[in-house]
Amino acid sequence: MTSQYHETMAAWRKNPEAFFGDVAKEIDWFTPWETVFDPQAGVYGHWFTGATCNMCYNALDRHVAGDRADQTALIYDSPVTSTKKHYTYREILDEVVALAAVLRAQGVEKGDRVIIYMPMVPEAGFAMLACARLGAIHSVVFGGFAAKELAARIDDAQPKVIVSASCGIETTRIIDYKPLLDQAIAFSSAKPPACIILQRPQKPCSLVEGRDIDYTKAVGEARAAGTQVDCVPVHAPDPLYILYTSGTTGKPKGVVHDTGGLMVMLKWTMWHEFGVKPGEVFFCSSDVGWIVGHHYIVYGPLLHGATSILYEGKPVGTPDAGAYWRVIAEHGAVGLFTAPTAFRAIKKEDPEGLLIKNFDLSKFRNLFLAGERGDPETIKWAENKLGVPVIDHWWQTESGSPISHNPVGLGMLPVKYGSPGVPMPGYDVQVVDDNCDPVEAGTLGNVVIRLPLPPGALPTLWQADERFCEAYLEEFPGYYKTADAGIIDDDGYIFIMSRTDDIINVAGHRLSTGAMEEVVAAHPNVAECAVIGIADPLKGQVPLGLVVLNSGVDRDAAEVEREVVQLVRERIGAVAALKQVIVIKRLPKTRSGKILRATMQKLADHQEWTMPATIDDPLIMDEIGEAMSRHGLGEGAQTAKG
Ligand SMILES: CCC(=O)SCCNC(=O)CCNC(=O)[C@H](O)C(C)(C)COP(=O)(O)OP(=O)(O)OC[C@H]1O[C@@H](n2cnc3c(N)ncnc32)[C@H](O)[C@@H]1OP(=O)(O)O
Repeated sequence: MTSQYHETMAAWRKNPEAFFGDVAKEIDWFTPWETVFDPQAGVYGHWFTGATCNMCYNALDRHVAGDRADQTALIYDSPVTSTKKHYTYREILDEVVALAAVLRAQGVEKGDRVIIYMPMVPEAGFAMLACARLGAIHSVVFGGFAAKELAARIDDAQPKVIVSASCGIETTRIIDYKPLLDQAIAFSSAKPPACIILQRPQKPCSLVEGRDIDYTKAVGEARAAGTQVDCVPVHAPDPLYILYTSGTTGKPKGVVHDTGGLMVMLKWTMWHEFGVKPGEVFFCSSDVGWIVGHHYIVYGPLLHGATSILYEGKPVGTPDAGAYWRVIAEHGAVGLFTAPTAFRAIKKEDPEGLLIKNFDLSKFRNLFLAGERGDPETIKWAENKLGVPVIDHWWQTESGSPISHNPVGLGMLPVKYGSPGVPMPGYDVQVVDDNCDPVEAGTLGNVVIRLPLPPGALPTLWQADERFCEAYLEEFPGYYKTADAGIIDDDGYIFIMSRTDDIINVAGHRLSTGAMEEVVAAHPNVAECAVIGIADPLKGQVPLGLVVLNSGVDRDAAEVEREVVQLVRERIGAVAALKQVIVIKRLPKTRSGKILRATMQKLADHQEWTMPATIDDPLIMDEIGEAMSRHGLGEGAQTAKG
């Protein structure tokens, strides 16, 4: 099949408003838009101004009113609880209406915030849809975050209700969610009046009298009472949700996504980019707490009338490295969307891919990888073992949809290993130097996107227009700063090489080393510290902490190192994956006091490095090299190359 990519891009470039106005016909609107894009609205403009709509209506009601009421909408597959359950569109609608009634009884109305802090259970998706039905704004918080992180999100979002669960299950380990929730509420200054708690049989929890409501009981009662809750019309630019992502400080950024533009973009991507037809089964193995889970477990497949798989398990260990193949075969998935880390974990356990042969993958057409750079070795291994196209694509929590892709629905373009493909309609991607001047093809620079961003991308940060401008719009006037450095080649393929800020990518999780440093510095024995991202064969990158102790502290270094690791786990959560901390004598700095993080990272990663001319004392690099060697890092990298 020849690709329609170039024609599609030409149509978009010729008239972006006509292009997206046409795409928007796939959505049912309560009232039509007055303007496809209004550059005067919001910070840099709003899409589909004047239109009213509802996400839940488009994801559920219209399919039930049409011919999909009895089609399976969601398959919950949980090897960790030995549960498999199919939900039809009608069944989900019933559940969502009842849950919306429960939320409304707690005073949740249009524009109110609801935090969802849940493991990978269908109720997490139902809660998102129930909020959408009411026009309330949800904010899902990933379960791997600790109480302090949850508290920061509660304080920022000021939710009327929190929907949570008694526990989650990480392979074989039970994670008590409820004590974390209680602690977070104790830490936060905004006290939500009500919490709706799903009691899981694996470990029920105690409920706080007068605040906590049993999810199952309340939803059951609302259903028995037959309480009807109609979809509340919202304006297309009204926020559907807030999703917090790491900022360069400990305060996370509340990325807002609107309602109308997002529906338009997600519906379009399901076929044109992911090649999924309505009625087919799609498996996105991310967590609902990430944007990938929001969009390709919940909203995208349901908007499209497809069947989505919500998988509570891991690529390995539940029970083995054949877990994904079992899910694909059993439910007839046509596509899998996962992170390269998952494939590296599978490859490590089953290097020959022998387990793949145990399953009938005849319906499986494409593997999609995102969340971190897809390394060519992993991509080639997957191609070779699975015999299907392996499509790396690049996007961000902020963009909401793939910025670059190899659009299977439009027809595959040739693959270039190491590149996450070509820009998608709506994204005018450029590479510029630090003065915002375009660089030549093939030259490394700052990857930026010419404004406006397409429908579905963030219009701002939650109640923080100024922070939004400062973080994304000010450095390169007229462009959105992706904070990624990369190259565009002569054929228009994008290559993403690194971040330009202190964000690192650990197993597809975006983490701020600055935020980790704030926690490490809080240890009473630590005088100063640096956290850097170093290469890891499984997770892509992992954080490494380097700490200098207060003078006079003569404690066992290993003991302090263990305490610092534990502190980060307690304050940020297991997701931070900070497992190695090294006590050193001094941090290398420039004469103006800037810590030389990049030089230490190169040393740890055995890369060539140059002694910075401005370093205040070159001997410090020898000390660091020796300390790293003692911890099994950076051997042989102690001599400066230059
Ligand atoms: C394109 C736009 C974007 O980038 S959106 C972000 C996309 N990223 C993703 O979808 C994430 C992809 N990664 C994954 O799904 C996982 O990392 C995979 C590959 C499955 C590996 O999982 P796992 O073995 O648990 O490693 P990990 O590094 O994720 O976990 C670190 C520690 O955190 C824990 N954890 C994980 N999830 C939870 C959770 N929901 N609740 C509580 N704890 C959680 C893990 O158990 C692990 O703990 P520990 O350190 O082993 O004790």
